Amino acid sequence: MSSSFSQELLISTLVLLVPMYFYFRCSSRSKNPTMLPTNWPILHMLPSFLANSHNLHDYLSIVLAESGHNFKAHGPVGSRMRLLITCDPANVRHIFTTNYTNFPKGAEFAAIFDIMASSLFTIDGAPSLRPRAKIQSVLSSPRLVASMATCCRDKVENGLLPLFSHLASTGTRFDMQEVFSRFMFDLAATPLFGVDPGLLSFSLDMSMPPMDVAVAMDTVMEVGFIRQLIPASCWKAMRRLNIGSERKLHTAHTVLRRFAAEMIEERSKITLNGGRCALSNDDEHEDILSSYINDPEYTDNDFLHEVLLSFMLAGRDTIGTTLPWVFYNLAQNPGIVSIIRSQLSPIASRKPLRLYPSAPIERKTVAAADIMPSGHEVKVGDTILISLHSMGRMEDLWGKECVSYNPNRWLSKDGNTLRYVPSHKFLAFNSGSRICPGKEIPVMQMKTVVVTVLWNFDVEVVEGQIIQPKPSCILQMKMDL
Ligand code: HEM
Repeated sequence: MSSSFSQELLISTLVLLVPMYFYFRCSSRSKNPTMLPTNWPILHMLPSFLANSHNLHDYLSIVLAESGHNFKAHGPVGSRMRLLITCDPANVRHIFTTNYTNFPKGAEFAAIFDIMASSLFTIDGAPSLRPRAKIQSVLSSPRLVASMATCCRDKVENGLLPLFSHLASTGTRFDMQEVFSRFMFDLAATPLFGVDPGLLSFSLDMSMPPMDVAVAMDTVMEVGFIRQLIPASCWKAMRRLNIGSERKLHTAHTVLRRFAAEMIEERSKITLNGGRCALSNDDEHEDILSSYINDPEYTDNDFLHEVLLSFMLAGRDTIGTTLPWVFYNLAQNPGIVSIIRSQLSPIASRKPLRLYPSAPIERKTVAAADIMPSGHEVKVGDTILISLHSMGRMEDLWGKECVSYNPNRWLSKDGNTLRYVPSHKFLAFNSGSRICPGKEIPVMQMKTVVVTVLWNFDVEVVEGQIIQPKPSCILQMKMDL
């Protein structure tokens, strides 16, 4: 065993066991009257964050409201965890636009999401320019966008509506998050690979295909969340030992790589046999994979897998996470449902992203020391966590009704136009030069789903349920009945 590994092991043991012991022993005696994390000697604020990790997004909203939108946190001595947690629009504009090059995602982010380490999601600066231009050109192809719209309508009509009709006619309660995970899995994979995995198909006894790949994608996001919460030395030691969450992640990576390889193979069989791609009815293949396979820069298989998986995560996780929250909000606001039914308003589908942004936290590092507009100093190597979830819930940004779902807040006074809200205040699709290049696609897909479902069904939340976000890098819904 190398000395650096022994050191990692020692730190991980210290970090996982000792803080919990001290936290629970001392928290009852704590004189800290606020919700702000207690700053313990040696372990600093880690115990508070670990103890609130099951509900971290809400916890951060409380901490940021109490501390005036910015909070400096420290991990255990020697862990090099120095964080500025913020939801301050002025800081966000500084990080994403004004001084953008000073705040890369950083090497640690690429390590945390190692399954897509070389994809656009984890790289910055000059190396990101070509991949971004490539994605932008792929996603702006009118043929692709048109076939994605057709594919979405088809999946809603022949997949989602029959499923909901069956569930409604049998009075079956169901897990909205699971249904939309399946739906979006098919809808993301079809334009990507030209093959429909058929996860939404069902038989009359309600058996549905296994979801192991979708579950593996969830694992990447859940373990990514844990990796951000604990010192890097700790999860790296666990990875070497292949224990706990790291063992689960290792299995998930295997499932995902196998899936990408199978889909590529499936796609080539279709091409070889002169078959038609599931995305379009003509012989010209419009799927995203074809445009990468034919590009000499993507001949390395591992690299291609990373790119494809990052596309799956971009397409499935974001919308699959947002839709259950949309219906959750609508089920509790019948007045808004009536307005949508009478006007088929597009606003409802996009705006829940203020309260429930599918990517609730953005992470940046500091390349050179800087002073933020809020006056906070940041040093080289510091991490900045931008809490989008908190930003949508700050009273001084959104008014007294900040936690209410009220799509009318986005309308101008006469109700005829959408009010302008800058992206550094409504960050759901990111801001500045790295704004989501696919953002028109989810808006189109979500409008199709919301309008069609509301036109055909009444949606109700099962009484007595506790509905919360899962502790993960994406804001999936967790239901406890
Ligand atoms: C509700 C739906 C969506 C939301 C809320 C969303 C939001 C975001 C956010 C916040 C980022 C920045 C991530 C980061 O830098 O850490 C991003 C990037 C990206 N999104 Fe989306 N997205 C959505 C749907 C989609 C879809 C459907 C696609 C593709 C078909 C897509 C493609 C991308 C790509 C390629 C990037 C990387 C851009 C870059 O790093 O330069 N997104 N998205």
